[in-house]
Amino acid sequence: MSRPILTAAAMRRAEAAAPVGLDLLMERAGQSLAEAALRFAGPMPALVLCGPGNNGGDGYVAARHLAKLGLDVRVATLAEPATDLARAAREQWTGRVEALATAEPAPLLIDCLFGTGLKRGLEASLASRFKALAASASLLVAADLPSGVEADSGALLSDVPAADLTLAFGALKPAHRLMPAMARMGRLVLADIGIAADSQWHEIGAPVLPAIAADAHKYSRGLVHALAGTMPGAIALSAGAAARSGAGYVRVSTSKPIAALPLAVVQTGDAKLSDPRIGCLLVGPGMGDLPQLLTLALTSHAPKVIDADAIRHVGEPARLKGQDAILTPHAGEFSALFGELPGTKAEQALAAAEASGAVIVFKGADTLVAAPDGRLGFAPPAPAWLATAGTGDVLAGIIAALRARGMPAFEAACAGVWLHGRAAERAGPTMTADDLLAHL
Ligand SMILES: NC(=O)C1=CN([C@@H]2O[C@H](COP(=O)(O)OP(=O)(O)OC[C@H]3O[C@@H](n4cnc5c(N)ncnc54)[C@H](OP(=O)(O)O)[C@@H]3O)[C@@H](O)[C@H]2O)[C@@H](O)CC1
Ligand SMILES: Nc1ncnc2c1ncn2[C@@H]1O[C@H](COP(=O)(O)OP(=O)(O)O)[C@@H](O)[C@H]1O
Ligand SMILES: [K+]
Repeated sequence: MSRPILTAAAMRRAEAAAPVGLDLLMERAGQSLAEAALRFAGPMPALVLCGPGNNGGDGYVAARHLAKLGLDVRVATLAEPATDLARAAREQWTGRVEALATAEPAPLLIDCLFGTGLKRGLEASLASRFKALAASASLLVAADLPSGVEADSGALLSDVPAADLTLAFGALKPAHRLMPAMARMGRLVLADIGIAADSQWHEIGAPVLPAIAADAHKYSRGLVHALAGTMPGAIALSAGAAARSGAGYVRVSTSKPIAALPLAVVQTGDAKLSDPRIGCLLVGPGMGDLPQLLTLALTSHAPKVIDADAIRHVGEPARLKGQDAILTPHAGEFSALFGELPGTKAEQALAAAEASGAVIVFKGADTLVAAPDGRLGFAPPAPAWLATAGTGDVLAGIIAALRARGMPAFEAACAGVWLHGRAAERAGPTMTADDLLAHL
């Protein structure tokens, strides 16, 4: 299941096109917030912080429902409602409204200060008051987004206390899956408020992999051909990962024998790139300063994964036009090839895909997969212990195998990223890149 991801503007369009009124959407958002907070925190005294916009409106609705559910709930605000919807919600809250500057803390703090409408950081006094109330609470629940997070970029516009639970309304926003905001969400839950969220952007879900045909043979399952360079360890990780990710045959061209390669991986002194059985070429892991390997790879018509040092040697993104390529840059390799692109990480990934005609796997703690046709996949959170040398080589090998098995480039890249993250979860915090292979 891939969940759609909508920018703030796309969310407003989806809300406007909903078959029910905005007041009903707010009612559903507020009610689901109350129910989720109660289920998450249990019946503890709550303080709901309401901002001036519709995020604040959700807060007044949630407070009404929490009171109805029997909770001891108070409301504090920094300003009177500024929208008709929020005003109507405020009018239906029959309890007192305290000033946020002087409100006493409560064990359950519900943050309805700002959501997708935040344009600038919270004023310093508000940010520090919010932080103090959060520090005094046992649990912090955020409505739609933690306040201070910019919905489209994932930037923190001011200091944002980390929530324990974030309830996203209607659809995920880019910030739910982009750093640094992603790390402030706590547990992320999506509330269905009845809008049809349709988008070319989505969260990468569990993949459906091609089944192994009953009459399969090693070539029909997919041949990955990797080009070894100066660092044999990296190509051993990639080739091992490809062999464990369902390729029927993994072959490495190398000028000298590589002792670290699994026995199942065939070593050859000869490149043989015209072999029509090659399902995917892999170039880059352990390549070192051998740009001729990339030049050689680009003469082949086979689909290819271009990783690591090979990315730096591409030179011009347009050189890849017409190639059936997947690129897997981390941030340094990305800017080396594409320069400093404007916009959010999502916009940068899409611009890079368009400039190169390749599928771009823009790696990091918030990995994105962008296709030249505008599709964009956001990886679900993966363990930070993936930040260890060699895990990128493993990812390149997984993707090459899936591509060789016949998955289209974008789907293979998304599936590879998802499997890589789950393998790391299974491998646990002490893992090395080598250990990851056993968990694929
Ligand atoms: N639309 C719908 O149907 C539904 C929407 N829903 C909910 O609405 C949320 C979006 O609501 P929204 O668009 O009203 O924006 P919101 O995040 O409340 O903030 C905007 C307000 O804050 C102000 N402001 C901004 N930054 C500020 C700052 N630093 N410091 C101080 N003020 C600041 C800004 O003022 P201005 O910038 O105009 O001066 C404006 O008054 C969304 O996240 C979801 O929770 C759900 O109920 C489902 C139905
Ligand atoms: N903090 C993190 N959280 C989750 N995943 C991470 C984190 N840091 C790195 N990763 C993942 O680990 C891999 C590292 O790849 P890369 O930077 O190419 O390393 P190497 O070149 O050493 O193999 C990428 O898949 C990246 O998305
Ligand atoms: K909020």
